[in-house]
Amino acid sequence: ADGAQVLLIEGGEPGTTCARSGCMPSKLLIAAATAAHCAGTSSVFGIQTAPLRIDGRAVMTRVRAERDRFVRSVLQSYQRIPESQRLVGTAQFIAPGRLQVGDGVQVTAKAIVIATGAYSAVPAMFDAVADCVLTHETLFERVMLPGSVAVVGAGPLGLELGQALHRLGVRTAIFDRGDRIGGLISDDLNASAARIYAASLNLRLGVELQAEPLAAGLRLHWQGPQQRGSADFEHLLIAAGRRPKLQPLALHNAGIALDAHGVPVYDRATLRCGDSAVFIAGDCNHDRPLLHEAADEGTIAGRNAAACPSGVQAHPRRVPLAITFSDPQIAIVGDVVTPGHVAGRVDFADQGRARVMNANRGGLKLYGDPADGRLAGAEMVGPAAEHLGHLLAWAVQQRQSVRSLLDMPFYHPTLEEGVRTALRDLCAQMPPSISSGYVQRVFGAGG
Ligand SMILES: Cc1cc2nc3c(=O)[nH]c(=O)nc-3n(C[C@H](O)[C@H](O)[C@H](O)COP(=O)(O)OP(=O)(O)OC[C@H]3O[C@@H](n4cnc5c(N)ncnc54)[C@H](O)[C@@H]3O)c2cc1C
Ligand SMILES: NC(=O)c1ccc[n+]([C@@H]2O[C@H](COP(=O)([O-])OP(=O)(O)OC[C@H]3O[C@@H](n4cnc5c(N)ncnc54)[C@H](O)[C@@H]3O)[C@@H](O)[C@H]2O)c1
Repeated sequence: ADGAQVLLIEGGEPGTTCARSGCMPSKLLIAAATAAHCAGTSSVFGIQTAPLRIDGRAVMTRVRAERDRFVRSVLQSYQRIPESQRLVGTAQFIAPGRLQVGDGVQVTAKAIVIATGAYSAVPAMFDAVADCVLTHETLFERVMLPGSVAVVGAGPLGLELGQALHRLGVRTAIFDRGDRIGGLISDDLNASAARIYAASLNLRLGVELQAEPLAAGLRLHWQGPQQRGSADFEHLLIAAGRRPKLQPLALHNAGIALDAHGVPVYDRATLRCGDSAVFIAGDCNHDRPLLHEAADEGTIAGRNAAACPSGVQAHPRRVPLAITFSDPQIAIVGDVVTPGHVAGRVDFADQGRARVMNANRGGLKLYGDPADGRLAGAEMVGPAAEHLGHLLAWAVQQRQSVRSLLDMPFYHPTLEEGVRTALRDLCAQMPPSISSGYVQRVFGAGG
C-alpha cells in the first residue's frame, strides 16, 4: 500500500465474514425463501401452483455451493498476495509496535492496522442450552434445514434469517427484549413495521427470555408487559448483536487508550488511535459494521498507516446507508435524528405500483433541514427499499434540496412516484421561503 512494506496476519479461516457466514450466505438463503414465498402466494394473481414442497437439503446444498464459490474468489485474491507478505497465526500485542503471532514469531512494525472483525455474542443466559445454539457462523454449515428455531434478536440479522427460515417451512419465532425491529429509529415506522411483520411471523417484542434444556432441543419461556408463554424448539439462533473481536489482541500492551467497552479510542476520519501508530478498521471498531464501510475504512487505515506519522490525513466518509433484506425491506439513510428537522411521508398501502405488485405495505419517511431545504435523511420499510435507499443516499450525499429533487423526472407507474409523494409532503413542511412557488406537476395517476 502506497509503497509501504506490508505484512498481512490472519489468525482464522481467511475468506471474510461477508463471504463465509455473513452477507452472501444470508442473501442466498433469502433468495431461496423468496422463491418459496412467491410460489406460495401466487394465487393472489390467479395463479395456482401445485402444493409447495421445499427440499431443505437441496436448499442448503445450493446455499453452501454458491457460498463456497464466493469464498474461493476471495481466497484467490488472498493467495495473490506474495507468501512473504502473509503470516498465519493469531496476533497479540506484546509492546507498542510489537506483535507476537501464534506461539513463536514476533513482528515489529512502524504502524499496525487492527481489522479483526466481530463475533456473535451468545448471552450467558443461554449457557444451559449451548448444545442447541446456532449462530450465523454455524447455520450455513448445516446439511438440512432445522425443524424449528427460536431466533433471539429482531435486528437486521434476526429479521433476515428468521423470516427466511419461516418462509422455508421452518417453525420459527423471533424474540427481542427491546421494541425495535430491523434497526428502525422512528417510532411510527417501527410500529408499522412491527405490525406488518407480526402479520406473518411469530414476532414477540419487549420480552425477557429464559431457556431450559430438554432431552432433545430446548424449552423457551418468554415474559413481557403484555404477554408470556413458552414453546419447545430444536434450536436457538442467536442474533443478539456482534462484538468487536479484540480480546485476543492483548490491547493493554498496545500503548493506546481504550473506552469502557475495551474498544480503542480512535478518530473516525483518520481511523488512528490517539497519537499512536495504531489504526482500526471494519467491524472491530463497532462504528458502522457493514461491508462497504469496512472496505472504506480498510483503505483509509491502510493509507494512513503507510503515511504515519507525518502524512496522516482525515478522509471524508460517505453518507450512512443501511439496508435490511427482509420483506418488506428496510433502508435507513443519512441523518434521521436531528431535532428541528421536518419529515414528509408516504404510505405504500395505496401507492399505485406497489398495489400492482401486491407489495403495498409499509411507508417512507423523508427528513429535511428547514434551514436550507436540503434532504437530510430517510427511513423506509417497504417495497424495493434497497433501490430507493440508494437513490436517496446519493441525493443526500450530493446535498440536493427537496425542491431540486422534485424537479427530477419520475416515470409512471413506479415506486419512485411514492418518493415524489413523500418529497411533496416534505416540501410542504418547509418554511414558505423554501416551499412557496413550487408548482406540482402531476403527469398521470399513481404515486
Ligand atoms: C449474517 C450476516 C449478514 C450480513 N449481511 C450484510 C449485508 O447484507 N450487507 C453488509 O454491508 N454487511 C453485512 N454484514 C456485515 C459484514 O459482513 C461485515 O461488516 C464485514 O464482513 C466486516 O468485515 P471485516 O473485514 O471488518 O471483518 P472480517 O471479515 O470478520 O475479517 C476479520 C479477520 O480478522 C481475523 N482475525 C481476528 N482476530 C485476529 C487476530 N487476533 N489475529 C489475526 N487475525 C485475526 C479473522 O480471522 C478474520 O479473517 C453481515 C454480517 C452478518 C454476520
Ligand atoms: N443487511 C445487512 O446489512 C445486515 C444483515 C445482517 C447483519 N448485519 C450486521 O450484523 C451485525 C449483527 O446484527 P444483529 O441484528 O445481530 O445486531 P443488532 O445489534 O442490530 O440487533 C441485536 C438485537 O438483539 C436484541 N437482543 C440482544 N440481547 C438479547 C437478549 N438476551 N434477548 C432478546 N433480545 C436480545 C437487541 O435488543 C437487538 O434488537 C450488525 O452489525 C449488522 O449491521 C447486517
